[in-house]
Amino acid sequence: MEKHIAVIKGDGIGPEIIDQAQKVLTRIAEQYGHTFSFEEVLAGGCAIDACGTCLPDKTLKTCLNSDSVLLGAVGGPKWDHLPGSERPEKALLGLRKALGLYANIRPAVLFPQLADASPLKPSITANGIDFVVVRELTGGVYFGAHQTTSENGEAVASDLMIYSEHEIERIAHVAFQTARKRRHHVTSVDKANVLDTSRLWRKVVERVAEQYPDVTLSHMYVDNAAMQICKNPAQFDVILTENMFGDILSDEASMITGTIGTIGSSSLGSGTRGMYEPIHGSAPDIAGQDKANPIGTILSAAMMLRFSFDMPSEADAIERAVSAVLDEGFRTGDMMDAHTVLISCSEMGDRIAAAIQ
Ligand SMILES: NC(=O)C1=CN([C@@H]2O[C@H](COP(=O)(O)OP(=O)(O)OC[C@H]3O[C@@H](n4cnc5c(N)ncnc54)[C@H](O)[C@@H]3O)[C@@H](O)[C@H]2O)C=CC1
Ligand SMILES: CC(C)CC(=O)C(=O)O
Ligand SMILES: [Mg+2]
Repeated sequence: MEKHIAVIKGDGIGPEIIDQAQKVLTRIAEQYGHTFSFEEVLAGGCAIDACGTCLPDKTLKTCLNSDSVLLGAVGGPKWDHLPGSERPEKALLGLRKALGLYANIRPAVLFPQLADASPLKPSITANGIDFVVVRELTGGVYFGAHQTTSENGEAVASDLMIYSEHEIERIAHVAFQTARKRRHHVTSVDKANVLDTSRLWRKVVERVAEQYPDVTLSHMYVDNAAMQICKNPAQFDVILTENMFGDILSDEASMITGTIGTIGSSSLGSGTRGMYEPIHGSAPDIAGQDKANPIGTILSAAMMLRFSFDMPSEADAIERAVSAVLDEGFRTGDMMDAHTVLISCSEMGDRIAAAIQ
């Protein structure tokens, strides 16, 4: 099969981790007789530096013409002084909106090999961690009007959180359909004791639930959810939530599996094209040191094969290779414990690529 992949390396550790995912995809292409063509385009801070804008037209066009997009991460201290509308992160929001990617799927799975890296007690991790956050991605407060004004000589800022029924409905369907392929339970997370958007969210989710009588639904306030994820993660199968809550809870969910560095994500819309990226950011504190964990990006590439290219065997092969390298005891710094062997980002990529069969 021939596939055209738009590649956005971005900023910070972005180029380092994307290089490893490309190694792995190239190895898959060789082993399974596919042709993957990679077209690298700029977005984020590096695009601001090169073209004066975080999301150049060429980048958007290339992504729209691709079979899927592989993205590292954008942003960093160099661009933090810019106004909100010009920051590197705007590129990410712009891409998600322009590509219609309203569903962000972020799994939280504890690799048994990483149980010692989890900050949770063994009595909690013994019950396993295997849930998925289905996060609404193109609505909510990240996309409402942002403004800073002045009242009586004092600066006042506001960010508008808006949700319409159809936006809630379509992401709820994704969550229920995801649950059907798993353990048949959805926990919808909101703040319906305070927010109108959340009260609408609950009403629409309950309506959609009627079409999935085989899936159980419960509701949880987001503050309680943040606590329950640490206390008893095994209770969750599918967490359905809005954009910002999902952003925050998925970082928390990643950490209880040992590190944010191993979690990939898919962002999907109505077609097969998706955008695939690790859930973490550009990690400026370790950028350029060949230290970053590339596994989240490599597993995002596996998701691309599974969800966008209908290549489940190839996706399985990547996941098995990751597991095999962890079995051998190799770790990047973020997931080290006393009995494991420290390797670099690029060595991790080499080893995973070589382990693909
Ligand atoms: N999808 C994206 O492009 C995202 C971009 N960002 C941007 O990234 C920049 C840094 O944001 P932070 O809040 O520091 O979050 P971050 O996720 O980049 O880093 C948080 C911590 O996790 C560590 N970390 C992250 N990924 C890692 C990996 N693969 N291997 C090992 N350690 C890893 C970092 O070293 C840091 O200590 C900001 O400009 C932010 O806006 C943040 C989140 C998502
Ligand atoms: C950088 C933000 C726009 C989003 C974010 O943190 C994320 O999607 O994980
Ligand atoms: Mg985030």
